[in-house]
Amino acid sequence: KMDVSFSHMQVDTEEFPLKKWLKCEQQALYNFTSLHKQYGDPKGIYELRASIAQLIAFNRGVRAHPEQIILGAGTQELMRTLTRLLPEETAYGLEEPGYQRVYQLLKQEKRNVITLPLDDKGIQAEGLRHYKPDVLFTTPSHQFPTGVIMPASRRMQLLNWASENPGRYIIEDDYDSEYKYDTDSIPSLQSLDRHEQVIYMGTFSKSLMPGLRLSYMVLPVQLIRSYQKMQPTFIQSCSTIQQISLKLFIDEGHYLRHTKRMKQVYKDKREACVAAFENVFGDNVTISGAKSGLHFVAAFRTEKTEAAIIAEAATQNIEVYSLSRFELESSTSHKRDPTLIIGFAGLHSEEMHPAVQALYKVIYDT
Ligand SMILES: Cc1ncc(COP(=O)(O)O)c(CN[C@H](CF)CCC(=O)O)c1O
Repeated sequence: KMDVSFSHMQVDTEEFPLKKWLKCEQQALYNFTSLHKQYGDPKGIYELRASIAQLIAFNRGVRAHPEQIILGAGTQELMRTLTRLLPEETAYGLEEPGYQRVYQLLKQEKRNVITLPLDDKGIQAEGLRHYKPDVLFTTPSHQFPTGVIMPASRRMQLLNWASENPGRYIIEDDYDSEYKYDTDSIPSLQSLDRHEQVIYMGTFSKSLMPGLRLSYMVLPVQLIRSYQKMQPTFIQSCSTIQQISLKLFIDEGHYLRHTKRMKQVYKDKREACVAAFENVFGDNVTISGAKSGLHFVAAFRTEKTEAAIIAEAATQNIEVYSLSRFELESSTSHKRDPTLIIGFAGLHSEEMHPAVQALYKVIYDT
């Protein structure tokens, strides 16, 4: 039986420059023991924050002083910190379908959560006026999970909405922004923001490896002030060794060389995967959200339900997730074709066809 994974969570680690990372890690371990023997700044090591500030200014036009950057071992960790900087009664608006791990985290923190409908440009602006969230969590670069890229016009509408009330914020989760195909990259919301109301969230999980647990956020000045008042109650969740390793890896140019190479690797994988689906499924599949990121969405013309497909796939050792996994409060599986999230980063090009064929057999019982 094939052990096949279409998981959107994985990256291609075979291309990761392990020797270069190890060299950085050895330097981090031996040459910075003074930093390892203490807890240090809860925001994370200043030198790394300075390197990240330069990197996101260059890559995404994000304007940030190192003192506005906070490291965290994952996006949930950063969201937990953020909920402590905002009033308890804050109403958080999330995309529907959307990032269920943030939804679950906000629920666990007993926060008000409102789910907002999407259209083909991302979050609907009129939804903001109707549902009235205070803080909007959005993934404009590659909407998670549908893959919609938010056009500049919609970005401006969101910024206008925020600017109507100083208590409003937009959390721009830019998790998948490194990889764009056949479309030029649209400037980050944070780079267009003129009122310090965008909280920019980034991660090295997709550009490097999720196992490193290295993520960060850029806070507007007034939230950094709130953070500083509460500073003694925070502690950094990323290891100092990993932080220094990352700093050296960025400063020595390995990061940019790696992401440049991975853009080509993932572009080829995406093309091979889309071609395999079109070849095997023909008109029975509709693909969307493939213009950026490490996954796309595939809707299938079949009588089978999503649940049945996922269950059957599991018996064939095929790991794949369905759209309903990301439907936070309203299920639409009864009024749409069964839809799967297809991650291609972990598949070898020569594996694509057989893997897609195995999925075909699951869906059409041949
Ligand atoms: C929308 C979105 N924002 C950020 C991350 C990065 O999170 P972190 O590694 O903790 O920095 C992901 C990563 N996505 C998860 C792992 F791939 C998906 C989980 C699932 O589907 O349960 C994501 O989807």
